[in-house]
Amino acid sequence: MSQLWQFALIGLAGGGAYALVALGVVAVYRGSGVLNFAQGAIGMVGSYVFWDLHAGSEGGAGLYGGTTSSGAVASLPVAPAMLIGVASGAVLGLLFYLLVVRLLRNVPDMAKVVATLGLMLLLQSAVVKRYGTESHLLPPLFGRGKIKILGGLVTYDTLAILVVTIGLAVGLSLMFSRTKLGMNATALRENPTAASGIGISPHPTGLITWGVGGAMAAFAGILLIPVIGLTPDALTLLVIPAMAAALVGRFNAVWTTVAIGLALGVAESVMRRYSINNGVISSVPFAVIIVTVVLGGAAMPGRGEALSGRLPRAGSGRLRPVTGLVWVLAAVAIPLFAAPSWSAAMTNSALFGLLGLSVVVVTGYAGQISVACAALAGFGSFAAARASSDLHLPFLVCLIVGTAAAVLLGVVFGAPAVRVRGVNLAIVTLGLSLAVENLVLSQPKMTGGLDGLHIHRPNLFGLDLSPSAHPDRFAYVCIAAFVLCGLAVLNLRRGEAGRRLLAVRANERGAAALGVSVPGTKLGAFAISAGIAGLAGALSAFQFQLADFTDFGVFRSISVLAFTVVGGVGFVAGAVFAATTAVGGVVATAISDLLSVDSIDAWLSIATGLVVLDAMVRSPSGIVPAQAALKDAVVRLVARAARRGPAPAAGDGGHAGAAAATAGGPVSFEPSCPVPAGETVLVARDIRVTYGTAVAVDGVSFELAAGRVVGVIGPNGAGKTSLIDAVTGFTRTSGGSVELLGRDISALRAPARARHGLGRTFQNLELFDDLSVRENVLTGLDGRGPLAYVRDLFWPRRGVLSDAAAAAVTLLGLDDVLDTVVADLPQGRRRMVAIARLVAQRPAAVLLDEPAAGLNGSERRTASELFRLLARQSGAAVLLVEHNIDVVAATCDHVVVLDFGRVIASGSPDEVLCDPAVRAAYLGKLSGEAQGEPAAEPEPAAETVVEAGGPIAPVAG
Ligand SMILES: Nc1ncnc2c1ncn2[C@@H]1O[C@H](COP(=O)(O)OP(=O)(O)OP(=O)(O)O)[C@@H](O)[C@H]1O
Repeated sequence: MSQLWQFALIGLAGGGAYALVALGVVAVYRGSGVLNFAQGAIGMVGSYVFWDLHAGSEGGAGLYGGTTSSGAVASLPVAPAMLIGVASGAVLGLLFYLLVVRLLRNVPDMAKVVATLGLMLLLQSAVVKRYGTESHLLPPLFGRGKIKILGGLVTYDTLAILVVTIGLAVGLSLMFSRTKLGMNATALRENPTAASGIGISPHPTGLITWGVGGAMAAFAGILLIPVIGLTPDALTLLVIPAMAAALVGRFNAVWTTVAIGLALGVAESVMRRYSINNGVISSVPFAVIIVTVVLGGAAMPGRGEALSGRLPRAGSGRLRPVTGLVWVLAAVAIPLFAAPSWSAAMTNSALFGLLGLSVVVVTGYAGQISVACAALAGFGSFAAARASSDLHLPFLVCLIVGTAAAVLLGVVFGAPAVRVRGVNLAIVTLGLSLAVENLVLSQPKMTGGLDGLHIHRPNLFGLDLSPSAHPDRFAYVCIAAFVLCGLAVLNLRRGEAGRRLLAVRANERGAAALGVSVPGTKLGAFAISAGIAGLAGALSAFQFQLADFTDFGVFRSISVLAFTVVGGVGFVAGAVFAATTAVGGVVATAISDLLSVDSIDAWLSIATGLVVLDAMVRSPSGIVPAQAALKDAVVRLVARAARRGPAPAAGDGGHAGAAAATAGGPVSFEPSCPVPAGETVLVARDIRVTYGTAVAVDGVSFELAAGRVVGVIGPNGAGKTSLIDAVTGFTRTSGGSVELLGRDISALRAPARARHGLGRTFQNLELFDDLSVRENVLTGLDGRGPLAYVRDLFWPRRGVLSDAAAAAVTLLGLDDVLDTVVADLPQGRRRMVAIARLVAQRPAAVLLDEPAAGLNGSERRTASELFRLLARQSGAAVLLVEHNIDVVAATCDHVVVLDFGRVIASGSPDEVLCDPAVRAAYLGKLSGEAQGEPAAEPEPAAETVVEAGGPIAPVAG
């Protein structure tokens, strides 16, 4: 027991350092909204500065490099060296804020993450270049003294770490809760627009927290040197346990973060006491991350929750044959005509490009920031190597085994990871990378120990492909794999699965409302991405006769992600760009040949970091889309000059289509409800929704019949949206049931309810902004089966608008903007897109949440007519939540009035709107508005007023 206690106390040193780095992560996140993956790397630089000043000069000219009068090399004492080391961490943090983060305010979250990953790469490779990778150990910094706690001994160094950690935790808590600076930071995080509106500048807090964060990281790193030694990798990767601790504290709770950091250190030390395998011990942070994600992640973001922020652009998936041909010819010609070293360069580039393609699928198309591609490739490589070495399986079969193994690993770890999104996923995959490395790739038992795994010479149909004997042939195999996978990824984008991926990436709630399984879609992306990475790994297993698994570390994953994002992560061309930049790839070989130097890989890594930072500041969506945008702008300019007149803005014109069609045009909605008009389609009984102790919906029941429109009205906060959310499965109910076409669907999740025929729109539309109108509507029509992820790779189902969808598009006046990206449309037309997407789904019951909000008078009349047509012609049962009384009166057969979550009246529009209780609860407010109080919504064309005791009458505006 006493030994266990002693190990626990020893663990406090490492735990304190984790807590310190994690506190820095929390401070920076709370102060600037950026998750700093370079926190460990900044600490590492501060530690090397300290070491160099204090001890490094022993071996020659260090940073200090002083000599005594006798000629012996002198070094700075601990205190001043530590001060300078900590200050250098602070300066690095400040510089990074001023030069990069400050300029990244309006870029996609992904660009911010990639920028900090770029900094991590830059610092790590610069330190490796300057100091090498060997480990340095120092004696305790604060002497060898110890104090006794409950019979166990604690070193002065450990004590110093604990005192500093607790002191800084107190300081940070006070700063964020008591100072103006801290309150400003909270205001900026919770509502940046409002905070900027009242003149709060983000820069003082950002600058201070980045400076403090850098200092804390450096301090942690320095204090850890006597405990774990000084190496570039170990200190840089301190960020993983730190992220685990900060994740549990939701990047906010200072004391939870400290407690988890300490607990991680103690747990690792106690596990050492029991001689548990080192790989298992270093995977503890990953286990913490996974458990946190499983327990704390939500399968779907809540209402109004920021989704993914702005996203990098995604390509259309169309192949430009001439460009493609030029690239392929160049790739084929190089091994044929250039020196043999170029065959190896092409192999390296093709394998790196394959990893880039895997990033395009998971990050570019599905919007999930993943830094696990190299780990997945490593696992594929391991499986293929064992298949060759142990089972003597043929080359092609080994490739299949490697690919399948990576898919399996991707799916197993993707399953919990689908519950998180955006930057949190970067943490999960970072942890996964380290776990695969520790548990598999660096375990001698797995990788054959000193003997290694002997790989058989690859051959295909009797043709020797061995890279040592025929480097050109092996290069061709890798190039062919890259080209085929590139074509498959393009196919995927153009097909049903691609639309599904982009829909989920753009708006998870919108996708779920169309019946798309959000976790299933992310898992599909993980599986495809893992398969491509696994193929790259399996191919690389055959590069050498003895399998080598040293090249699948987390820094490789980061380089791949960084360069693919720099190229354009939503484009296959982004992966082509990444391919050229591989270590030992074509650019590196070209420069080496040109400068006649052996290897420029170290410099290339440093350049990688710099290029990434520069690219994130200048073109966060990537070089390829930036060039395409430039080209489009030039083409538009030339076209405009040729026409000598202004080009019509996207979305103008054509809007009369809806009005014309509703005025008796030739098109109509197709029947979508399987039961005859008047029969019950949906029954909601005793629906109850609570948020904590607040009751938003309190036992509401209603029925919807085919072909009829039921209106739900009520003042703001009455519970209307909560009711729709509850019926459609978007919020958890605390009571009640929902029946659709006679089937109880209460236990089903939102996408399953949608697939059973329950359609809805949202107040804020939840459109897929970076898809075109056509693609938005097609997503409503597409199948939902998992087969699409395989079929579309080879044979993309591009999709055509069904007759019903085409009719809806015409009816809603969207024909002229079918291929316009939805983000470029004005609000009124965006509302029409939401309705077209819904109609394309052919639902039996439709729940419309304030569909006329933001429309002008004539648009509202058109919308009102549309809702009636929708009910009459498609036969759907419609529920309409609406604030605008004119729309309700003109559209609804029956009206239900809610107040404080309860039904206070129901009946025909005339009955309900004259009901005194309704007037008191809701309409009285309109009357008040008419008398001078501010109205919730301005009425440009006609106002609805309620006169005491009289009927409702629209008056001219
Ligand atoms: N996620 C949530 N957490 C806590 N309270 C919530 C949440 N969502 C809604 N509420 C509360 O529940 C009540 C009902 O809100 P709801 O948005 O459903 O009303 P509403 O009638 O749709 O309002 P509006 O007309 O303004 O859209 C309100 O008091 C609201 O503040």
